[in-house]
Amino acid sequence: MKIARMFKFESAHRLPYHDGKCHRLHGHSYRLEMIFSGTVRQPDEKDPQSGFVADFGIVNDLVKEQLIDRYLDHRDLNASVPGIPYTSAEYLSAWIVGWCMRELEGHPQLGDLKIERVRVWETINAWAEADRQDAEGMNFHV
Ligand SMILES: Nc1nc2c(c(=O)[nH]1)N=C([C@H](O)[C@H](O)COP(=O)(O)OP(=O)(O)OP(=O)(O)O)CN2
Ligand SMILES: [Zn+2]
Repeated sequence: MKIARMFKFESAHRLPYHDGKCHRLHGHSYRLEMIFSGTVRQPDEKDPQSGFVADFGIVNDLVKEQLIDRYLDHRDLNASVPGIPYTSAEYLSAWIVGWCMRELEGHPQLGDLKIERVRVWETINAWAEADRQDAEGMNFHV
């Protein structure tokens, strides 16, 4: 079963090799979509996550605190994201998949939750999406 949660963050970045305006420092109101898979928990009076793959609220708190506040929101992404070689939406989405694989999966409150895909919207018109294979292929040095 799949579940998804959306987030937002405001950040600055630059793309130093771009041949247009994006080589200059500028900002975006990013939107982040995270799609997870996992097993739905059986209803059980002792389990407050009954009927869920994972509680959206728990996912929200962990991602906000440990990913967005720590690395992404109100940051200069070129300096704040460890091990990323370039801050395009493509690299950011793959880096976030890798972060989920390392830091979120296996968390005691999240059961067998697995990241499937991450979509990073850089503007309201443009996004990039990465899956596990993309993240593994990019081999970030974190
Ligand atoms: N494939 C990608 N192309 C571009 C990326 C990217 O991450 N992946 N990023 C940029 C820049 O960061 C830029 O800020 C966004 O580009 P663009 O859509 O061209 O800019 P605007 O939203 O300002 O569009 P206008 O129509 O000019 O207002 C570039 N390309
Ligand atoms: Zn940009």
